[in-house]
Amino acid sequence: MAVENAIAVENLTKYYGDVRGVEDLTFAVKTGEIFGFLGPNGAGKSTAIRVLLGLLKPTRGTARILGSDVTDRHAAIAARTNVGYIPGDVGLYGDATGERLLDYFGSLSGDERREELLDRFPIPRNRKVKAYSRGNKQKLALIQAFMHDPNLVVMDEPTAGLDPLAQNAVYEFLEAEQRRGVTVFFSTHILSEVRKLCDRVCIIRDGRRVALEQIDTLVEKSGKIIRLDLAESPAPDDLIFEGVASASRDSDDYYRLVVTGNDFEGMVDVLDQYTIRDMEIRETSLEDVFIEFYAEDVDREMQRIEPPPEEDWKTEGERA
Ligand SMILES: Nc1ncnc2c1ncn2[C@@H]1O[C@H](COP(=O)(O)OP(=O)(O)OP(=O)(O)O)[C@@H](O)[C@H]1O
Repeated sequence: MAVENAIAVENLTKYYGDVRGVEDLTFAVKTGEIFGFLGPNGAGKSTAIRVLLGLLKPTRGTARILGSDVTDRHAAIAARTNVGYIPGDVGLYGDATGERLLDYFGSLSGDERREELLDRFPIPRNRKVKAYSRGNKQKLALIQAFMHDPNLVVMDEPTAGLDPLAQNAVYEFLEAEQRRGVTVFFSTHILSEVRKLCDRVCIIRDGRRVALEQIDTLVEKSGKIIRLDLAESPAPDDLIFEGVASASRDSDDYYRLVVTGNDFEGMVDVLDQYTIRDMEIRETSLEDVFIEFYAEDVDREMQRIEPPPEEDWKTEGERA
């Protein structure tokens, strides 16, 4: 019988020595979902994925795939026969041909769907993998991950390096797999594929979960963006009314309000004090939502590279 959650991660923490990979991460992927795993570079996505595959040992917390604890070697090995995996760095096994590699993986877990997948994602199967283009390596990885007909597939940036046509072929394929009941979990930086494919997403930053939502809810919650060109130059905060989540000024001097409520009377009252030269109202896009989640990280990153105050550069003697 299928488990309710194909993946269940609870308070998962993984440190590499002093370096935090993920911390206190909790989420579950329901059986049959297409689930996106997102976050800025270095957020901890690959770390979590590698723990799920039993390739890294958690420092604390638990992770289960298809009901099996990933730290229970025997159970996890048994579960792995029903799991497909595409690692983030598909670049191994350079000297073998694609065909040979598929023979090898087939001998480990089965390959009943191999020919069907080779038809769908054609690759130069008799050429050495080290001579493959990035896209062909990625297609080989896809074939390898799906050819034993797994129930769950875990993928670290599965469409990286694929051209738009091949990307679309992958999207259609994943949707068809979902209709067959396969659970799909993948990390990505490509928001259009998140919008197209995912039922839900987990967003992490600095190793911690910052959002776990249905895609539709995420967009609905985020409201509208109002861009304004005013003849006057009020401080952005002067434009805040009930329901404004943030007010800022764009590089082109337009004011940018993110509005989550529906208090348009309040908006009219505030804007009545100014001369509006131009105004644009639009629904927030998924891109806007993600930038909000990622942005704090960018701000902090910028602070980190700003030089410290001059005083800090001086030696003890110079300060005295
Ligand atoms: N083998 C390792 N040894 C030490 N630190 C590591 C190792 N692998 C990852 N890290 C650190 O763990 C943190 C999370 O990295 P991870 O690769 O999991 O992030 P990511 O979200 O997959 O990033 P990206 O989107 O850039 O692939 C980073 O600070 C990274 O430097």
